[in-house]
Amino acid sequence: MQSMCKRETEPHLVGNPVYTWRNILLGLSEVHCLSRQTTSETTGCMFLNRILRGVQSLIMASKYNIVFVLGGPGAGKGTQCSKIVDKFGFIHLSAGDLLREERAKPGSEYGELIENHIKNGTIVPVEITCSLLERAMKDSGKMDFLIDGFPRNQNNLEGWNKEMGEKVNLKFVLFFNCPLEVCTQRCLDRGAAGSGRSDDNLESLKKRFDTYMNATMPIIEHYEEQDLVRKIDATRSPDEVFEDVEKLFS
Ligand SMILES: Nc1ncnc2c1ncn2[C@@H]1O[C@H](COP(=O)(O)OP(=O)(O)OP(=O)(O)O)[C@@H](O)[C@H]1O
Ligand SMILES: Nc1ccn([C@H]2C[C@H](O)[C@@H](COP(=O)(O)O)O2)c(=O)n1
Repeated sequence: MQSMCKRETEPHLVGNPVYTWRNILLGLSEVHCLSRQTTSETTGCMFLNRILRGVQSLIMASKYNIVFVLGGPGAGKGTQCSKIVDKFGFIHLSAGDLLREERAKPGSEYGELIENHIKNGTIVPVEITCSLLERAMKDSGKMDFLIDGFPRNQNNLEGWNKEMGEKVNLKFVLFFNCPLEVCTQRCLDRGAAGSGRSDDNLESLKKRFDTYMNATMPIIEHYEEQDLVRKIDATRSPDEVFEDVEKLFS
């Protein structure tokens, strides 16, 4: 029964896979010893509970931690994500950027389809976007991600839940709330400053806003019902917005 004295209980190690496995093995050996030395059901249950807690902690430690980042076109999602990356070390994955990269690959079988969706402000089928996101997550070798501009519609949500639901721990949804007029002006300014984006023009923006209101807002409402949405007033300056954002990560 010496192993009981050696049990590690440091809170900062909870979630660390090595620590968790060690406690599971210690718990198992204790149960094994107990079954030979005592018939006390209460003590046996106590150790089984510890093992279960260890298993739960191991499962959580092996999942990706993600924050979905949503808001209208030009609300400032990318701008705030780079500040979060600098201060809190998350990996920023923008669904739009990944799709633009895929579109630019010579010979990509999805290039044309992606371009049509981007120009029309409609949403690329989830199988493509989800596989780009999962690949980027795996390739990074990291566990904490900001997933920017996703899920944007019901198809995104369902496809993600099916493919990734069990592999991630969704911490919350960061929602940048910004009126359409402010968003429009920011995107037009971004276009005028040479973003090179084929959708920073009034015609595409109208379609993007339609998609945002009709397809993305219901997704935000879906997460609101689960109390997962953290709403930020995105109309202020980037630094002022970040003052609110950083409180959520501290
Ligand atoms: N708080 C802010 N105040 C003024 N301008 C901002 C603010 N945040 C971002 N911008 C500017 O607005 C433009 C859009 O910002 P950003 O690219 O971060 O938005 P986004 O939500 O990621 O857009 P999209 O969804 O279209 O990719 C950029 O030119 C950026 O510099
Ligand atoms: N989940 C997503 C995200 C983006 N797209 C396409 C369609 C968008 O208009 C475009 C630009 O995205 P942004 O950079 O503004 O986030 O990319 C998509 O189809 N699905």
